[in-house]
Amino acid sequence: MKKNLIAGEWLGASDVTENRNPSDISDLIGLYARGTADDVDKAANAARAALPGWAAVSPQVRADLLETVAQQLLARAEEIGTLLAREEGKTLAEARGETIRAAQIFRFFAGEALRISGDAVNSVRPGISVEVTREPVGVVGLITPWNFPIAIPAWKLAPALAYGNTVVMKPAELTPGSAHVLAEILQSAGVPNGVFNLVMGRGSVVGDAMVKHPEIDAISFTGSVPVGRALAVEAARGLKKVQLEMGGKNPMVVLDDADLDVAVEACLNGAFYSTGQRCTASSRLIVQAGIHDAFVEQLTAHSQALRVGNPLDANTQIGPVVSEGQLQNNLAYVELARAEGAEVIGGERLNGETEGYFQRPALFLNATNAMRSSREEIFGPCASVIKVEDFDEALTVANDTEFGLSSGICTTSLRHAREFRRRSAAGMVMVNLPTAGVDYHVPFGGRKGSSYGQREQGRYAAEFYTAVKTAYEFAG
Ligand SMILES: NC(=O)C1=CN([C@@H]2O[C@H](COP(=O)(O)OP(=O)(O)OC[C@H]3O[C@@H](n4cnc5c(N)ncnc54)[C@H](OP(=O)(O)O)[C@@H]3O)[C@@H](O)[C@H]2O)C=CC1
Ligand SMILES: O=C(O)CCC(=O)C(=O)O
Repeated sequence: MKKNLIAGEWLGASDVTENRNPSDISDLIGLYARGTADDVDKAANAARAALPGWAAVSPQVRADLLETVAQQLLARAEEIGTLLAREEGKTLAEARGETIRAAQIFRFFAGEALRISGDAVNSVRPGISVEVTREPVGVVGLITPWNFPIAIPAWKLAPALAYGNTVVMKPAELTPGSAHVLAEILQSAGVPNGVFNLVMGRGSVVGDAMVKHPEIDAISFTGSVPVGRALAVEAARGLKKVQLEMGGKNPMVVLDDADLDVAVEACLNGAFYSTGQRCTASSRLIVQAGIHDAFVEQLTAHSQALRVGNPLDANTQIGPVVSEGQLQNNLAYVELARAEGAEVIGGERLNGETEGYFQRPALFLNATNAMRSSREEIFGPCASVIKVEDFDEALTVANDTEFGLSSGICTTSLRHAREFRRRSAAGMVMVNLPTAGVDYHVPFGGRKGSSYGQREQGRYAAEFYTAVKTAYEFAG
């Protein structure tokens, strides 16, 4: 059994989760401890006890730890990437890339640990100096999803540790393996006991206990909208600081003046890579009438030719859906889109060489933005194609959503690109690029129903992971 890491000790559990490969369910990756509310209690108390020491340590110590983690991730990228592809289902190339991205995030925050700074300000009163500094928030709880099982833990954990916080982390039950390796790496890199605690287990048990625990000061969550909303309400009862990254229904606008090849490639990547299991996926393709038919013809041909299969096979472009439950969800949306009047291309369940959760990429042609299949996040390899007359209509449709994470436009018009960047109601805007696939050193997050609280990643992460103190001193 792979154990939880609590107060520097590996602790087993009476119950376990079977971590199985979604492209071959006979492949049991391992048994992982299923923690309890009692484990959360021990972890939170250990994190509380470790906080003063970690907050006070030289930033060089924190920087060195994060740099060591980065180096170990890089050295083991092939092995960890293979585990990640086995447990989550993205292709080996994507999984390796995600591991390297996690390493880069640790390296970035190793640097940030040394750059924590404040302000010295003249008081409006004579003889008084004012200093504004940043301190750790305290004990932070990190609740992470299955779709980026090492990058998302990394982009929460690295800033948390860099800024002097201590951590209780709960990865998704579907993909505990990558987070467990990260815990092993932190342990071998010398993280002090209690500074980092891993409690694997069910969200409704472990996650819930974290949100309610009085010793946890802040919660950073990535996952679904219903869980995120409920969690924020509960956390508010305890006056915890909260950061939520949730869903998207991200629009990609294709204008008549777009380079057709660029547009098809951006939409193919944005909608279907990583099996569409990205909150930044391009799930609404909003296409101007003049280019619509040529675009649809090419995107249909390319998307239906994507090779779906085992992610460890170098020829595979699209891996499996993560679970039977997620696949059933996707298939139900395919049927819904058909019932709503869209022309459905692909989307059926596929048989692989092994028993798994394979699905052909789906296009919902002649869709409207009013359809439920165009409004609700599916989180699978499905994209609606919505025809519009002009730029203004495209922009209106793009912004007509309860979400606001990422958006994109394919155009060769500088004016339209600039106008879209300015008026898009999204946290991240892409021009001639897929809506998914972001840099690791700049802010990540959205608006409206997609995100809540401060931005993640880059130096903006300091806003969530630090508390500001204003100190006044009378020099006499
Ligand atoms: N924005 C994004 O990046 C993601 C969005 N999603 C969306 O969510 C849908 C469902 O995916 P799913 O993985 O079930 O998402 P969830 O929101 O259920 O899971 C995200 C994390 O929250 C945990 N969790 C679940 N319930 C609670 C709770 N009551 N209190 C505290 N933590 C909890 C989960 O634990 P556990 O899973 O271990 O029970 C997991 O670690 C997807 O179809 C997609 O639409 C999903 C993943 C990522
Ligand atoms: O698009 C990306 O690079 C990140 C996507 C992401 O964070 C998510 O899907 O949760």
